[in-house]
Amino acid sequence: MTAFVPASALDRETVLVIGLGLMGASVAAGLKAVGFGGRVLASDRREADIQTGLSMGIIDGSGPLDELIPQATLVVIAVPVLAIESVLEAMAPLWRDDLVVTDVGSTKQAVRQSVARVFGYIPPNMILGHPIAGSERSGVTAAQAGLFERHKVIVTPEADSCRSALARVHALWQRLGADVLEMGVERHDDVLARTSHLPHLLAFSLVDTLARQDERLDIFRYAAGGFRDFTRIAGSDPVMWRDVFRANKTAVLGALDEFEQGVSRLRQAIEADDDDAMLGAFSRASHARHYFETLLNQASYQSMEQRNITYRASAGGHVQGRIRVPGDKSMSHRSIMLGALADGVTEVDGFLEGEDSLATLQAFREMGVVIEGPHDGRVVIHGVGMHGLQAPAGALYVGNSGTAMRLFAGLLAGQAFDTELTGDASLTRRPMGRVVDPLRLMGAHIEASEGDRPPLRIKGGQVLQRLDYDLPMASAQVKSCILLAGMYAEGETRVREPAPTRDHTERMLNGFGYPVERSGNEARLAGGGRMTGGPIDVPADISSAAFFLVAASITPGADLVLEHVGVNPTRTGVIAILQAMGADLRLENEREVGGEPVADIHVRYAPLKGVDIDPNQVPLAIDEFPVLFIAAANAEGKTRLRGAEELRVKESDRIQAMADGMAVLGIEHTVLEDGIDIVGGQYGGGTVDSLGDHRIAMAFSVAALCASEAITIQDCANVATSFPDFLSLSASIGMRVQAEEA
Ligand SMILES: O=C(O)C1=C[C@@H](OP(=O)(O)O)[C@@H](O)[C@H](O)C1
Ligand SMILES: C=C(OP(=O)(O)O)C(=O)O
Repeated sequence: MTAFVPASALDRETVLVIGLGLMGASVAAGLKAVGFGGRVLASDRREADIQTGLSMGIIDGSGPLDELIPQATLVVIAVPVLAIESVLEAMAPLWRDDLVVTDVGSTKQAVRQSVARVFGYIPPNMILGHPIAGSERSGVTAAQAGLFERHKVIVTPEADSCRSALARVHALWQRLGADVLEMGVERHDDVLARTSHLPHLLAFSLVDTLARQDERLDIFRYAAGGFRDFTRIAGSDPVMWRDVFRANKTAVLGALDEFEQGVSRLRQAIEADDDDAMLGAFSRASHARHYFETLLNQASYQSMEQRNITYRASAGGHVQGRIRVPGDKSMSHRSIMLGALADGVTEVDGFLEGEDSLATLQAFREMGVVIEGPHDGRVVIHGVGMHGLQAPAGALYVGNSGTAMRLFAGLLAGQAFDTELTGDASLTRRPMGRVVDPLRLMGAHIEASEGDRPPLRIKGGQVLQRLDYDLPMASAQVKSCILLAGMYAEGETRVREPAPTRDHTERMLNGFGYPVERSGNEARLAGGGRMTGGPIDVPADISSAAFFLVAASITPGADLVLEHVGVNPTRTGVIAILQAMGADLRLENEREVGGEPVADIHVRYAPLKGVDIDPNQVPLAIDEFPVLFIAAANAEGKTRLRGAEELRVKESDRIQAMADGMAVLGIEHTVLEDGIDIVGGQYGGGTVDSLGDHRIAMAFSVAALCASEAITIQDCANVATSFPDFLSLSASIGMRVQAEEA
């Protein structure tokens, strides 16, 4: 842990900036702009720059180093990397233990070597650093007071660095508005070689190459935005960059080798008119660039860094209008998986652009599948056939998605290459024995963590055998996992389920020409078949619609139409349960789209009554229970749920998570191992925890419609896994839920 330094302690420092170029002058200007109470001194070998700094009012004094250092408490060395050693030599006789010294050099191993050469070791009060901020302009007059604001500063402390010196360096950068992070010097140089030094090298090289050509004036005259965007950094300080490339030679040459290979692959693709190779590289790059953008904007998609979002749901509100909720999550996952393994092109409409299904899409890109989009729910998958996937470079990260991990396990068990499946903290707690056990029976080699939890390491090149299997629990994920592995197994695989579960895998396989037979509770398929891609229309997700079905059912005066909702009979438990409670739900405009039944659902307010939920409906409404509990809390009398122990192994223990929140609101209930009793009535507000579970977060948002006080719901970032537009759609029908980021 870095020692804590209160912001005001910085005001007691006398900061000495050595080198009044862009970086040093921006530190000085920034300190002045934020009202720093201490003194800012500067030294520079160009006296004119010192005079400019004084006249700009960004420094308070200057003089020879041997006069300045005894006055200083915090020194920022801001000279080019290769000049740092001579500055350190000049400082060495004046070095004190209570001085804190840092630098801003863009490479760190070379600076550490300089320090070691001068002192024979790394003094614990020397904390190397590098602000990832800059400008193509240079010199004191280019100083920008806000240069470091919202930028990252990397500090690279040693194991024996002085903790309070480190804390004072953190305090300096934080005061200038930067985010400070720590890493080792080697890692720093490697990361920077790829993300900063290589792009600068390419920009210098491109402009230099073009500028040498005779018709250069014309070329520059016609140069469009692409040239301008790509080459802006070629205007940077040549001396500084010469030093950077000298100092970080090895890492830069490594990055350049990788780049040359990439360019030569593209060259070959262009020469050979290889559209797939070009589209593959461009779509991967375009996707990665958008991903980078979301990181820059601190959006959460796949950032692996959990954002802290709180919902504030005001009490009351209306439910009126006509809306279409986003695409079905289960079908979106499967459309990518089957489309990737099919021959030919699969065009998907209505794809859910939520984090779970985007993680699946990204995983296939990492296995070499060219996927265009998503753009407004449209995705085009260039299938590679049953054996066309390629080994990914690293672990496949599937975020929060149980469906992805379990279906992938089946599909990857039959591949020729090894893979590793990882996920976020919630997924890492979920049981995988339910898929690992049957896959091992088929001959798969899978290692899991203790208690059969993720990550899963799957060995490729195994010969899989057919399986005849009675599912121990009603789970479409396990059924689908076995069927997907069965496509790679010898012989006919049969799976029997204890109760019907969603059958999207079976329907979509049949739709792609891979025969799956069904009789009674058994699904069967023979290994070794093939699929042909085709169009897929993903209807709106009934699991997302469920929040509004309940919202309208409990809000007096509500009248709402949910358009184009998937009403596959293995998914409509929520409709049956709400109707049994007395809800006014009507299916309109019923039709079949791409092998799946679809309807508009018209729902109006109607008083609800408590019921004993039919156990047969449980697997058919498995994801809808959190919001059905809210329906029960608004119904007259008691609602009893049994046989729902599966709810305890979802993104959270959904029985307990809902019970804890309902206790806060004052909703009477009794928790059982496999269910819950809920007594409807008036309830209040308060702060509840969604435990990072999207469906808990959305269920309590709906609860606020009938609460007497506002409900604050913590940890809601994961709503983006299944329902990215939840807040705007809720607002459009009159609900009053707002997000706040901590
Ligand atoms: O197959 C699927 O797409 C899903 C199956 C269900 O899980 P189980 O199979 O674990 O019941 C469901 O909860 C999940 O959201 C999606
Ligand atoms: C349980 C769910 O999803 P998964 O199992 O895919 O994480 C869900 O969306 O409610």
